[in-house]
Amino acid sequence: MNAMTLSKPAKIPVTILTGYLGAGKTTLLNRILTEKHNQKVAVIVNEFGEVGIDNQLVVSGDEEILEMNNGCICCTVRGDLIRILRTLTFSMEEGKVKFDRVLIETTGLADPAPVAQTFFMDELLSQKFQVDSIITVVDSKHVTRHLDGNDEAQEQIAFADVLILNKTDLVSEDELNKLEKRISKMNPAAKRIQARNCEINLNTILGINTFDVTRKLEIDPHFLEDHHDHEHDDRVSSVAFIETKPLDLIKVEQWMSYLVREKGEDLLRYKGILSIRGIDERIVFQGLHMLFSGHPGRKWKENESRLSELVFIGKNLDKGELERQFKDCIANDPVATTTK
Ligand SMILES: Nc1nc2c(ncn2[C@@H]2O[C@H](COP(=O)(O)OP(=O)(O)OP(=O)(O)O)[C@@H](O)[C@H]2O)c(=O)[nH]1
Repeated sequence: MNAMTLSKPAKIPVTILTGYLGAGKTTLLNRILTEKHNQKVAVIVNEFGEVGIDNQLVVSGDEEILEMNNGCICCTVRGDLIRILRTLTFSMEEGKVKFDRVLIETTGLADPAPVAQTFFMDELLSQKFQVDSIITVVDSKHVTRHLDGNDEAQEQIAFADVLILNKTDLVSEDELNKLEKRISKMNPAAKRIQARNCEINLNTILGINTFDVTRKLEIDPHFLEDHHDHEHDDRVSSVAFIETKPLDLIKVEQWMSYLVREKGEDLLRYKGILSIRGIDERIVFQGLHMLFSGHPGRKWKENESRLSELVFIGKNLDKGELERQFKDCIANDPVATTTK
């Protein structure tokens, strides 16, 4: 891809990256972090789940990557967000860190409005930062199912400045046209971009300064009031497991096939990094609804403890049952796991 140059405004631009579970936010984030654009990005990642998997899937460079895992950014951890941003500001002023732009990846269940609101309500932050745009990644395959009866997915689309209709490879042209129509009715002002694996020209999403408070107030007249009545669908929960003993690949595959077949509808998102007996690479495991994939990632490092970490986000999750099934995947013969 071509290198691009972006002019440097006085306030630090903030991009808020939203999109329902599994839509492709981390894919886009990695693109932003790997493509040359002469800007140093401070990234704040918020995950819904007790174990942070995303930070392990984000490409590492010399960027500041700050995690917020103890709740959803739009509810319980807004205080943390303010603290992180203030600390970043002070560190920058003391010359300890340097960054030109902030990017916040919210959880798939976050309402972006209160996140954007933070930059108007907090005096220091409003002096230092300016919301550049809210980018919402849309999973073209699953969004229809998420939109029906799901407030978060609707709010993310309604509040966006840019909508990336991602995963175009998984839908027909006809389905995509229908989706474009439905989404443009929900948010006619947003720019829409179709993409596969979030392959887009970054100039179309960064430094565009499209965030407009007046328009946000039209969508949500209470946008600038200091309260937040966002309620998450309380049928949706997350469970996370960590296991130090290596797992058996065949058992994991059998378990996943069973889950996809029997629980796929309710499994909104599941992902993890697995330690598999006899395999020297970390197995990166990703799924949403009936789609799941597992592939070898980087090799385990010599001094790294080999762990399997797995997060499920879904409706009606039975933690006890999932835990039993997970434990059943532990390899019988741990001796065969030692590295060569
Ligand atoms: N087929 C297809 N898969 C995609 C595309 N974009 C992303 N994916 C896959 O979709 C899965 C989810 O992508 P992520 O980028 O992790 O999505 P996310 O929105 O960050 O997910 P959460 O943080 O869990 O909400 C991964 O397995 C990606 O490889 C696409 O355009 N087409």
